[in-house]
Amino acid sequence: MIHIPTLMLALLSGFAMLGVQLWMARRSRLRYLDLGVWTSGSWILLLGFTLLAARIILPTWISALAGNGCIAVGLVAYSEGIHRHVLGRGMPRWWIWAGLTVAWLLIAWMLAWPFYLRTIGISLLFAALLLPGIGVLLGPGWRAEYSLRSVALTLLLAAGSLLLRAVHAWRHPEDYQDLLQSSLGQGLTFLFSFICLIGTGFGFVLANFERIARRMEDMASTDALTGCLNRATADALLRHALELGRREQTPVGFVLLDLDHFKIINDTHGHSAGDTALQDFVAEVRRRLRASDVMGRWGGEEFVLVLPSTDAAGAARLVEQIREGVEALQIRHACGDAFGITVSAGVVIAEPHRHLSAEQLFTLVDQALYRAKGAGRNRVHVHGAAAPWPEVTPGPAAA
Ligand SMILES: Nc1nc2c(ncn2[C@@H]2O[C@H](COP(=O)(O)OP(=O)(O)OP(=O)(O)O)[C@@H](O)[C@H]2O)c(=O)[nH]1
Repeated sequence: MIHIPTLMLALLSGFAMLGVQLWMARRSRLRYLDLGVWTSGSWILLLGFTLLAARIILPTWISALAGNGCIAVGLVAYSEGIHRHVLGRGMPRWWIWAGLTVAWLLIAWMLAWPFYLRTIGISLLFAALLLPGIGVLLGPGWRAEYSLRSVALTLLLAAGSLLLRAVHAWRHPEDYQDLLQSSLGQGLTFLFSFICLIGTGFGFVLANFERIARRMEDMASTDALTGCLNRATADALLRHALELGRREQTPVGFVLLDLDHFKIINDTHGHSAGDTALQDFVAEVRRRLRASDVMGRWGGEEFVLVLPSTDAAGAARLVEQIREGVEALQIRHACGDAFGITVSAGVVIAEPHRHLSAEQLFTLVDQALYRAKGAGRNRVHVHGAAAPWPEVTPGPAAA
């Protein structure tokens, strides 16, 4: 036999602990975490359970109406928190208000029912209120943070045990004469469904921390303006590609791209137009690369490409296409007219038998770029080629 008042006390402490942890997490440096709605939901659930337990001193109808009403709000808040976290936007407002109004009306209507029927109705209602959150977690949420999968599973368990409670109440009405009646079936289904809800809270906090960890990883390896890998990461990947090329006896292409007269672009159109030009340039280059190619920002308006399994002809063809694509770009900026840009490129191929180190490649690619710039810019120079390849007629000067 389970003593229900003791059980309620345990649940109240569980929700209180969850609420305090969420509140502390939000007060620390993690203020920007997406935990606000979830935290409010936990406090409202705590209030709901307290009101249900308060039937010892309150008239039963007030305790049932206010307690179940609060629990309904708390469950909707959980679904809202999941929507905001996974989809970046909440549920439609009218959806929330319509759902809550229907829920409150049903709760009020059910007050007149015998307790076992009310248990069935309210359990089904609470399970239904969990569905929007479960739907999102099993859909787009499944591909987001791993910890969200545990939230999906515990929410499913919560909904499942609420359904079990409804079935049990239907089959054993004698166990459901009052909420505080001590009976094994009622105690277990109540305990399990609401312990699952507490579990989802901890899973949701973990999912938020997982998101922060991913963001920090991204910030440590990428350039914030263009989304390219930063220099340190591109450098490490170049060294890795060289090792792999040596092992598999395949050539690795290394390219240094430098936007022409970028200072003039900044001076003429403004720094923020220059930023837009860098972003458009990166998008243009990226759409021509293979999934195995690497693009990194070397610094300022200089970018590198690491092209595994690429010989001189292949690299030259790709970089020439990039040069043409960049020349055709029209950079549109909010505060001014569209303008064009051009790029010069140095290319060097690390043939496996030449055993070139990364440092030697840097020197050679720098020299190749220097020759492309010296020959008039807006052109590609492949190291080792007799003449800049292919000879191109420079387009109009950028700026
Ligand atoms: N808008 C913007 N400008 C940048 C950024 N990083 C570097 N720059 C600018 O890029 C310019 C690079 O100028 P230079 O090194 O003289 O080269 P350049 O004008 O492109 O001349 P060449 O390379 O010889 O064709 C400088 O004015 C930098 O301020 C950035 O993130 N945003």
